[in-house]
Amino acid sequence: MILFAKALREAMPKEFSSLPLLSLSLLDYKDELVVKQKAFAHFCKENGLQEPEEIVASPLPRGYRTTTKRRAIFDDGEFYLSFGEDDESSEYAEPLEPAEHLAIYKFIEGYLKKPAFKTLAEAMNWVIIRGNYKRRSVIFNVSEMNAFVVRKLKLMGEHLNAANLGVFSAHVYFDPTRSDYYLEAVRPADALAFKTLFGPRDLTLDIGSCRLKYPVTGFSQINESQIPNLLKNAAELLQPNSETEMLDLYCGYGLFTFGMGSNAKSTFGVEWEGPSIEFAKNSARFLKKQNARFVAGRIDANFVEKNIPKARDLEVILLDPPRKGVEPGVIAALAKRKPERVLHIFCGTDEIPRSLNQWRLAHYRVEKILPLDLFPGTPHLETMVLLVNS
Ligand SMILES: C[S@@+](CC[C@H](N)C(=O)[O-])C[C@H]1O[C@@H](n2cnc3c(N)ncnc32)[C@H](O)[C@@H]1O
Repeated sequence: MILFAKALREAMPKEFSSLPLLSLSLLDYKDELVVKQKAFAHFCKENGLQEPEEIVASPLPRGYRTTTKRRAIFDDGEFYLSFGEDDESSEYAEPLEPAEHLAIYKFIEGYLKKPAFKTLAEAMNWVIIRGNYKRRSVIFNVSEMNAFVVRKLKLMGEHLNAANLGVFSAHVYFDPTRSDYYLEAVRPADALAFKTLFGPRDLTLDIGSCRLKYPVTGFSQINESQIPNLLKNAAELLQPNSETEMLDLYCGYGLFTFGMGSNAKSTFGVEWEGPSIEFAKNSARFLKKQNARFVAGRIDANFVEKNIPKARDLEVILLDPPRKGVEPGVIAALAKRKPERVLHIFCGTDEIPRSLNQWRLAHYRVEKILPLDLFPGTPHLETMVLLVNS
């Protein structure tokens, strides 16, 4: 088995061989796509997979990220916002971020450098920006939430709200563990965990004529410019129609259900993040999609067998798990339902061979491997694999 990083390294121009893989962002996007195509074809061949389709390019190759973050560092009396513990890759990562984010970080850093904000600067863990290309939300992740910190945060919020930076809400997330997982740390008591400084608690994404809302702390795709391609290709491959029921597994706030599942006879979405599922249910009500059901749950083999209702008609399954892949036994349990078609979406390329082997053992064969460049300038690809009963 060859890892995707190794295949990429071999496909990179010689002069890049000693640089980190994030240096892909220094290439012309045309050249980056050539490197990625070559590397992915090599990866598929070496791992016994069929030849992939051409990579679907990203409409925005740089400056596309809708979620970015900075680590707050207070070092030797000096405060600054950095890309992470090692700031080395910042020159490669910065071109991937919208200029508006950089302006917001500069503004916040300017405040936190002031002596009057020192206590807040010391409590600051991460500053996170999320949203869409027009409206952004700032999340301050702090390790302390005492009266002084809250007062300064409120003041900072007022200034941010008044500044013309396209920030429409700001929130505080309390993470006393100062974890590296900037939103995903073990949460303390709920009442303390999250506080809004101003603006709404939800974010929005417009797809076609509908507006989807999702929680400010929930998962969302980071490259908004590629979402139309993601939905169009998923629809073309999976072909949900009036005779099929569609399962949308790892559904988040329902991006695929609402974005490409409306032709299905019915849809059933599962996701473990409670707030995201609540937003999905609200969208179904608001958009009057009576045939869209959503359930909160942790997807494992047992859940698939016991908690997903048996299909009464033909079934198609969309599977969009996190980078580490699905839990053991999930693929076998899904195959037992005998779906017509399965669209397994991978954001971790190295996970593809192992999962496809499991589908093969369950008598599903690969019909198409379609890579999409969801993460330009990084050593990652999103890959859609269409599987059919063999
Ligand atoms: C790659 S995201 C896809 C979300 C959604 N399809 C979208 O495009 O917005 C993976 C999602 O799986 C959820 N998740 C991770 N592990 C899970 C599990 N074992 N059971 C249910 N949901 C899970 C995460 O919270 C996240 O929302």
